[in-house]
Amino acid sequence: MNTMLRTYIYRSLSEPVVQQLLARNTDPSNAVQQSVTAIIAEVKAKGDAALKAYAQQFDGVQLEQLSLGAEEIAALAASIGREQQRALEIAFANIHRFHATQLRKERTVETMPGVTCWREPRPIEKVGLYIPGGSAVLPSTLLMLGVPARIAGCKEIVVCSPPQSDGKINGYVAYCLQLLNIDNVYLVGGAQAVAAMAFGTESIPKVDKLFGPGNQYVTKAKSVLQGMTQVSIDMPAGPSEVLVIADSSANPEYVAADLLAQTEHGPDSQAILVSTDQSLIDAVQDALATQLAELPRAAIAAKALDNSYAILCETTDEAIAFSNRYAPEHLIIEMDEWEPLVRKVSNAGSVFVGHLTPESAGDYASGTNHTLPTSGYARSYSGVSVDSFIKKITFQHITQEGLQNIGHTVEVLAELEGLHAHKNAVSVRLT
Ligand SMILES: NC(=O)c1ccc[n+]([C@@H]2O[C@H](COP(=O)([O-])OP(=O)(O)OC[C@H]3O[C@@H](n4cnc5c(N)ncnc54)[C@H](O)[C@@H]3O)[C@@H](O)[C@H]2O)c1
Ligand SMILES: N[C@H](CO)Cc1c[nH]c[nH+]1
Ligand SMILES: [Zn+2]
Repeated sequence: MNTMLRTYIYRSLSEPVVQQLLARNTDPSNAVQQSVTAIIAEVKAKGDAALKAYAQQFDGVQLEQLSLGAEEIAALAASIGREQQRALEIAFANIHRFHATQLRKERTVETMPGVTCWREPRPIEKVGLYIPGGSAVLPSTLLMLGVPARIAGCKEIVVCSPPQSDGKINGYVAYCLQLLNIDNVYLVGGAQAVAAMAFGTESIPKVDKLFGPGNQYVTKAKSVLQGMTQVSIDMPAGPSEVLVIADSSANPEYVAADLLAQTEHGPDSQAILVSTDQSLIDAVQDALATQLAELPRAAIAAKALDNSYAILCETTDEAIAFSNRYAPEHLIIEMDEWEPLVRKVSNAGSVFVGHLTPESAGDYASGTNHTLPTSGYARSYSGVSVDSFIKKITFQHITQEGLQNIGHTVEVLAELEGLHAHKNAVSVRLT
């Protein structure tokens, strides 16, 4: 079992090698794309029947029904322990506390006397939340998506998650459904779940926007469906990744634990260590071997370590420059002097600073969202927030004085574009 990180020296890297190090989950043989395209076509043509067939094929369960009733959800939720209920409640409260501040009223602006413009938020009415449940069921993801959807005021919230081997959802997911007051839940996973919510089927409602992380099939399906239907997506949120910047002040045990936390998500996860200290890299390698041996998901994490690597830099400026090019889903800065580096972060999904800030805290309970852009999309996308569930509509009002002030400018601009009907819509009001 591999426990070693391949190590590169930053200054010796050629640009083509850097490009290789930056790439992840690229689907070079197009296998994921082909499989997803076929699944989408099947769901579009056959609806629920296709979903039941895929549940049999991929999840190994024969389903009579794709949904669960309120009583079944309540019974599953009641089956979990009090300690677990309490932990989910604390996570819910912290996520709610952090996200509630994101609903801010904007100022109305008078751009010229008598010309007033403003924006008002409106919730996206129908949203579809995908909750991963392949190699691990992630009730925390339901909180990460459901809380901002509720704060935004979305009217219809549809949840899909792969059926477990007993043909149900797990009790922790059921408890989160209750915390969120959601009962629209379907036992469907993978690309087929995303397709079902994009098209609608006999049982599953069609939604306006798709949310949620997932494996490469789920992530590819979201981007394909965004192109072929009117549905939009939160972002590409695929296999988890972390980049740790650590100097000689870092504790190698902590660094190794943080790297392994993301590698245990799946064999296609990636963990990168960027350090200015070769002896720290060596100590992390030792700690990885010891800690990995203790993990129940060691086989998965070891495969992910094969995709992972370490980079030795001469300065922290080099370290942050590489991180900004990589644009990690999670960046952890394990340094005493982390503050000056914060200003220099330009691309990352979510950042964790200091020696006592494990990324797992953000995965579960500190309050920030864990649904984050992967594969370099942190260069242009933000993680999920209340804004993801909202459209912001602009409004304006022009008075008689305002029309006198702005009218001529609009007439001139319409004329220079040769659009005389546009000009006339102002002229008829000015005369
Ligand atoms: N970026 C983020 O914000 C974030 C957050 C949480 C989790 N994640 C990632 O989500 C992923 C969860 O993956 P998972 O697999 O455990 O669960 P999943 O729910 O995403 O996928 C499981 C489903 O994939 C489908 N599938 C499996 N093999 C297939 C195949 N060969 N062809 C077509 N479809 C197939 C099946 O329908 C199955 O139900 C992990 O990669 C994890 O790192 C990302
Ligand atoms: N690290 C994941 C995002 O990449 C989120 C998660 C859920 N549960 C544990 N971790
Ligand atoms: Zn995680």
